[in-house]
Amino acid sequence: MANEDAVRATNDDAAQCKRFAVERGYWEDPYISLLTTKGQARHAPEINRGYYARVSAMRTCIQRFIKLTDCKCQIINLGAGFDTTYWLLKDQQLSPKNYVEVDFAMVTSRKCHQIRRNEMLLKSIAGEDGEVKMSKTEIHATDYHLVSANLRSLEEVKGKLTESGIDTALPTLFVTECVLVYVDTESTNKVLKWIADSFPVALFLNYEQVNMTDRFGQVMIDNLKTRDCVLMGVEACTSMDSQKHRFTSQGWQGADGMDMSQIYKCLPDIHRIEHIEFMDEKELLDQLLSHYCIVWAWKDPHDLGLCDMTFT
Ligand SMILES: C[S@@+](CC[C@H](N)C(=O)[O-])C[C@H]1O[C@@H](n2cnc3c(N)ncnc32)[C@H](O)[C@@H]1O
Repeated sequence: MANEDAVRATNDDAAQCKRFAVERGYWEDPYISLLTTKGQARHAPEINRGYYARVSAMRTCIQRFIKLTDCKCQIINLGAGFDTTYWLLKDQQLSPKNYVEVDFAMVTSRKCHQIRRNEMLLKSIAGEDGEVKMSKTEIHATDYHLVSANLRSLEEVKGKLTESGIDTALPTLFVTECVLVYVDTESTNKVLKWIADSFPVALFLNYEQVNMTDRFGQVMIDNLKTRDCVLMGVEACTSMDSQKHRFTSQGWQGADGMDMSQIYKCLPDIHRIEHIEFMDEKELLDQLLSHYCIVWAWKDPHDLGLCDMTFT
């Protein structure tokens, strides 16, 4: 139980870091401050730049998928935490037909609470027909569903996705951002295999740790352990090969990826964000970026181009 509490708390860390970087001007997100309270901590420039790279690269991939499918698609974010992508896509008129967010009930209940009390968040969800069904931990609206499930139980996940009106015939994007590393490999494999077996056209975007067998990786594992947070899925984060293999071994057509130090160099807005704050620890940023990656895996029988990813 202590581990689950600690895993859930990683959402607060991520949301606070994102809010801080947004307030410093790294990227725009009018919604993150509606879902979090203002934290006390100041974050170092390398952390802010790392989060900028993470958010910017993930946004690029998600928007690309939606454009490739002409919005005739659905998005399922597993371990979504306080992610704000649904609202940002609405503002850009890039909404998929259906958007589902899954997390532990203790996280979804807090998100439900914030959505309920914020007109700006609620308005987008309600849409034109205004129909929104809300319980303490879940929301079901026309094109938005926030549901509670433990990713370690495939049956629970399947049930909640069915309740959310998922259509397996639609091109589907699955997103996991810093999530699978907290889930044991066996449970993750079951989820990945079920998706590969059930969704004929699918893209999976996974942002998380890589190159975790060196000293830096060990320090990260030890630090988290002191906070009772065990990285149960770290085995797949050994290398880029192990990250890709976990998809291809579970029936995906192909998988590719880049570590964040490669992706960082391709991002279009780097010149601007490097002028926001002075940073003298350049090696620290390089080290940090080389321990995270984005891996994408696809099932693309009609050659939509799901395998080609560019970050520029
Ligand atoms: C580091 S946070 C990332 C949140 C969000 N994806 C982001 O990047 O801002 C990890 C999230 O995964 C969720 N999570 C981890 N293990 C999970 C599980 N077994 N079932 C459901 N959610 C899980 C946590 O509750 C948390 O919200």
